[in-house]
Amino acid sequence: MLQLDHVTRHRAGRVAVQDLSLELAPGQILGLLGVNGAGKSTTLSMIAGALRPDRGAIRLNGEDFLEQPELARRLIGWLPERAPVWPELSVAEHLDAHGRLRGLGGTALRAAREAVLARLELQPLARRLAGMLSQGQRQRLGLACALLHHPTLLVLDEPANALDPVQVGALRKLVRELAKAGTAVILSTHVLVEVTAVCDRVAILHDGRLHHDGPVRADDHAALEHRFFEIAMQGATPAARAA
Ligand SMILES: Nc1ncnc2c1ncn2[C@@H]1O[C@H](COP(=O)(O)OP(=O)(O)OP(=O)(O)O)[C@@H](O)[C@H]1O
Repeated sequence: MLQLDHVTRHRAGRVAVQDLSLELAPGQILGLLGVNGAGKSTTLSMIAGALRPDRGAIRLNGEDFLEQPELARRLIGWLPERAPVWPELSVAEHLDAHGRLRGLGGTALRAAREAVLARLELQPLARRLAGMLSQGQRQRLGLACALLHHPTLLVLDEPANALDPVQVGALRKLVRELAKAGTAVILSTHVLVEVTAVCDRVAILHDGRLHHDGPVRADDHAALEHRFFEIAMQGATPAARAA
């Protein structure tokens, strides 16, 4: 359903993502793993339609959505690395604003809002101003905004950021349930355990290039850790390798 075809993007005069090709099927959970600056957020921003590739194509259900931004808004739910919030709007007002941007209104919007508030245990905070939320509560609001319109593709940039261990467990369960219902999920992280806990496939990025793309099994942690460090240490100084 999602296809990246030889995608390249420069940022501040340097290559951030280079010649990246990937495919994602409905119901798949792909972990995008990489060290700081590997190109994960740039990749996810392009998939979410917020950044244009310099070269290459991104297709969703066969359509090049760069020419059809409304398709991305309807089909994709995106939790950016730093989900923007309007401090003076309440949690419920945020959800209403996001819903309207995606064409929801009236009873359909109210039903979607109440469902997502319940699913993310945000009901007690519905009237609280976003400026008064903790970091973890903000992250859950960002997730709620991404889920509100039942996207076919969920793009999560470091979704476990700022969440407590209970909420991390709830997030993993939620992602698995969504995938079981057919939603494709792509999530970025630099934490290996996030990948082995929830993903069924992992792509490792380093210096903007794809170095590994393969399945994840529950007993894979040690092998995957070895592969990750092998890739992450490419180009590192001998002192850094020995550390
Ligand atoms: N807003 C920006 N302006 C200029 N360069 C940027 C910007 N954001 C990222 N970059 C550069 O693009 C490259 C890839 O960064 P990106 O944020 O995609 O990596 P990442 O893997 O998500 O890193 P992290 O784990 O630290 O979030 C880096 O060299 C980074 O310095």
